Amino acid sequence: MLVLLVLAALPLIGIYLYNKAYHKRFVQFASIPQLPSSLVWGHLQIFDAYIKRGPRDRHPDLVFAEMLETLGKPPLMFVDLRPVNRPMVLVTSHEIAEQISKPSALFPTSVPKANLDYLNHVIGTTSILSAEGDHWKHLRKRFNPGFAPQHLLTHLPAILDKTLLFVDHLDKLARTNAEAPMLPLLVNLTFDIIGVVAMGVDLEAQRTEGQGELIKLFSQLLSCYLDDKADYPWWVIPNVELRRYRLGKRIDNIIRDIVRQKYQEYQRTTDDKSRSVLSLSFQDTNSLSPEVLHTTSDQLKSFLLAGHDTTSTTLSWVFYELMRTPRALKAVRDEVRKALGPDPDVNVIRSRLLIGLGADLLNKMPYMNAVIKETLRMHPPAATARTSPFGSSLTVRTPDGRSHCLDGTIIYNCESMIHRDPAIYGDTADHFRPERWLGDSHSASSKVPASAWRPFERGPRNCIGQEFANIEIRVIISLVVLRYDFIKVGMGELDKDDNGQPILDDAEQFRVKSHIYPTRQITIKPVDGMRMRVKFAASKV
Ligand code: HEM
Repeated sequence: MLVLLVLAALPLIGIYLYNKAYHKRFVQFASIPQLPSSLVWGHLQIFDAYIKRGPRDRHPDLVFAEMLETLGKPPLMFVDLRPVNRPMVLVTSHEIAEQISKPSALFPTSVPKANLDYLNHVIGTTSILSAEGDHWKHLRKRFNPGFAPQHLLTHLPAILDKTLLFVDHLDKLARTNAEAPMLPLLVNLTFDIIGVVAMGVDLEAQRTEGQGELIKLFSQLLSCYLDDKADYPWWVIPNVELRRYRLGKRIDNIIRDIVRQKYQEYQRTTDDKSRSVLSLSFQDTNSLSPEVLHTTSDQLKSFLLAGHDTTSTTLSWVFYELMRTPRALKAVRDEVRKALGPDPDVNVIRSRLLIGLGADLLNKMPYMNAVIKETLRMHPPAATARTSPFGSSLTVRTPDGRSHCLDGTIIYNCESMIHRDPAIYGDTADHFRPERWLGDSHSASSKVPASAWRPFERGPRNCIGQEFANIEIRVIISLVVLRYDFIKVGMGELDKDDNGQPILDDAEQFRVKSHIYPTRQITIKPVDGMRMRVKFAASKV
């Protein structure tokens, strides 16, 4: 009897499951533009087919861009990655991105972050990067004073000292004419700087021999996130996950030792306390309880990651774009000479910046600012992924006035596409044009809505370190731009005419033999680590 009942129920169960799957695949998000989906695979197969159309290691943003092109570039695109991941909604319109990042009655600190558990071995479980609600508010309030504009210039000596070590490395490369990827050198430089800013510790990342243990372990750990399976669940990549766990544990132990030692120093100091991330973490604590030790260690790891990763990538693209754009290189050099003097000697520039005029001098370089802004527009190294819990009824409105419910999806504000929207940036959207950011209130830049440039994201969860990054990048450019010429080798190498001269294209940039593309390494990085040759600039020789 029972067997008969079960047999009778089977078709009903089958019909129920089919209807459920059909609804999820073809009905639930049908209002959002998307490529054809399949009942079994959703968009997994078609996504894979698009990946295969180009270099497999190109960043998913490039693959999404090609998919969007097929759909006629709508402001939203639905990509159903179930069962491998949650379904995703890609946002390419700045107006919709703004609806996600701004506070609302439904989400007072903006739409919650997507799950970052896969990064727990790097940033810990209580990180400011992944925290939500009151825990996040408490952390942000605690660290904000460390990033107040008046305070940031106190870091100038540390930035300058560490940049001089970087210059030593570049001098060696220039003397030997060796090629090297710039990114690892810039990673070491920015890691050294954030070590001082966050913890008041010299991490010795730039030592050629006997590099600091922490950066060695950090690099090894980050290299466990290099492929497209970076955020798969642990049971899909158990060996990688075990390696991440072991390295993460060793890093955590070192950081905890630093926290213990610094806590003792902190208690002994009676005068003005520093505003490093570490000192701010100790404020109002009576003892170094296991909980304080745990959260402090997590925040330090988070700042070490966020404070070096995107800044170094941005600098590598600045070197590249300046190399390709002779008018921009000339304008930046003229500006630096005017503000800091014609001597490319780094010690002279250092003294000029240190004699109390740092802020003034840096602010006198609007073209350099425009170069940085344009580099971040063309090559945004990060983005934000959010998620709206099931049943929360998060609805966004598209420019055509239609509403879409995004519950249960990962919402990805895709800066690389928002920043190249021709509706905002016109027919030069794909060209490097720092000039677009210069000029008075009637100029083109004033017509770009603030929300259409968002490399640091916007709203309450925007980047706490953005002003610091800006100062750091400006100082580093000031120290190296007169001294060296950077020459790309391999991908992105300049094309030459019969006389061996580079050729200008219509956008007034030098033509390249092949384009260098970005890849995914937690954030977005140039695929070859920005391989370059460094030469002393003519003015230096
Ligand atoms: C060019 C350099 C940088 C870029 C493009 C950048 C970009 C971003 C972006 C897009 C976010 C939002 C991430 C998300 O929503 O998941 C973010 C958050 C954050 N960034 Fe940056 N960042 C840069 C430099 C820095 C630096 C130098 C620091 C530290 C000194 C820093 C610390 C942080 C922190 C702690 C957060 C989390 C803020 C919060 O949720 O309250 N960043 N950054």
